[in-house]
Amino acid sequence: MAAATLGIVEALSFLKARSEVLARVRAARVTPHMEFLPLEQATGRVLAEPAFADRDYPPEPRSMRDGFAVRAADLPGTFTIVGEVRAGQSSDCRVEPGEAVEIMTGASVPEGADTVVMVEHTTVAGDRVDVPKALEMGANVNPQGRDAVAGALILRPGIRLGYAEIALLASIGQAEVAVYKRPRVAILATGDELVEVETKPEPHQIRNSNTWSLAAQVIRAGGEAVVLPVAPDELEITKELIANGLECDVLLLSGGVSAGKYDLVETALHSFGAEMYFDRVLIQPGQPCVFGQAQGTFFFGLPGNPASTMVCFEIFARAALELISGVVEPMLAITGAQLKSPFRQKTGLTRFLPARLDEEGLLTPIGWSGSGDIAALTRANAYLVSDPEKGEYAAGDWIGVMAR
Ligand SMILES: Nc1nc2c(c(=O)[nH]1)N[C@H]1C(S)=C(S)[C@@H](COP(=O)(O)OP(=O)(O)OC[C@H]3O[C@@H](n4cnc5c(N)ncnc54)[C@H](O)[C@@H]3O)O[C@H]1N2
Ligand code: MOO
Repeated sequence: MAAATLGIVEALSFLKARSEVLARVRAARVTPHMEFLPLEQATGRVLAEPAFADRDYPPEPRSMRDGFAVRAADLPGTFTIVGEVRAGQSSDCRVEPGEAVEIMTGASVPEGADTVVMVEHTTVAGDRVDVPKALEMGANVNPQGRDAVAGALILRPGIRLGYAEIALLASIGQAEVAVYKRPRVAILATGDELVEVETKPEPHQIRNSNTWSLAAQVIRAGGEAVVLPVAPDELEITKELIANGLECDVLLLSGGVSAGKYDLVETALHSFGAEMYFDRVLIQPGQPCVFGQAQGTFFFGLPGNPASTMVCFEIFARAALELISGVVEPMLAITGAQLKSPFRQKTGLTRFLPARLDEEGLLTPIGWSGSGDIAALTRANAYLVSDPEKGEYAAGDWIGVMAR
């Protein structure tokens, strides 16, 4: 059903539509329930409680290089080597004027010393070491508490746990982590032409693939996919399935949102008192994308063409899902790359087209037959993201790129 029929706002630019999603979901957001997981199972989950430094980091001044610990005031000069300290060894030696202690990377700097000279910048002869150049006091030493002081907040809730966050949690001794529970995301594919994956389709039928791509995208975004049976183009059954879907944290529908006579998704949603925030975005693929809320659950009516479903999920639905998962700042990473070949488009829409980013970092659009061409997408490792106002790009021009 077209926007005009529903009296909905004019089509939004891609960025405005995304801002609308972020603003609406943020405004309605409640803190998700949490659960505790062993650290090794927490990757990709969203931190639910703040993490604090359990002691100073580093707990003692640490050498950042293999070399000799000395007093900067004595440099340059020749020093007597009075001992050695290795990482993992507690040092009981003291560095007096004119003395040096041989030190390894990661070892605590002995008392009295304030600077480390890299071994490459010294000449050793017996128990003497010569350092020909001066150094600033503190060079090659990471002072106590520089990374974090005991009690400092080092991770805020709402951050997704990647490898750096996992390392930080490990370093502060958190073998168990409080994370938010995953949101449940209902997936409802619609259309009389659809059969399930196990079924051999008749010539007028196709297998339902959108449920599968969406389930994969939901899982990758940190949600739990709740797959509903395919809804035929029949209003009552569609309504029943939508009612089930609205019990989840987010409802994703695919198909039935364009202008077709049997495109009844929006009609079915209205029977639940749905509020529609947009139902057309200036993008391709995915122009007839719908976003709204019914009975307290946000839903997306994703256009049925497979690439449209995938792109709309990535740029709109993922942000909503992440906010509902407790992520504070959902990110959409669109960067730039130079085109390997020219690219032309009709202006007016931001295009998200299958493309390949090669080893030299150059981007080549991949030919496709349209937004039903799933095979083309599998040959792509990125989406080209065009400027809607620019009709022609030459080879070497910069263009947007989003990883697939
Ligand atoms: N007169 C107009 N026709 C169309 C318009 C329009 O504005 N005016 N928009 C076009 C665009 S753009 C898109 S995208 C599609 C979106 O249509 P729907 O969301 O209504 O989707 P369907 O008509 O149900 O299906 C479109 C296409 O995708 C295939 N499909 C649907 N569901 C699945 C699934 N679960 N797995 C795999 N493939 C699926 C379906 O068979 C159709 O080929 O509308 C254009 N038309
Ligand atoms: O938005 Mo549609 O994707 O161009 O087929």
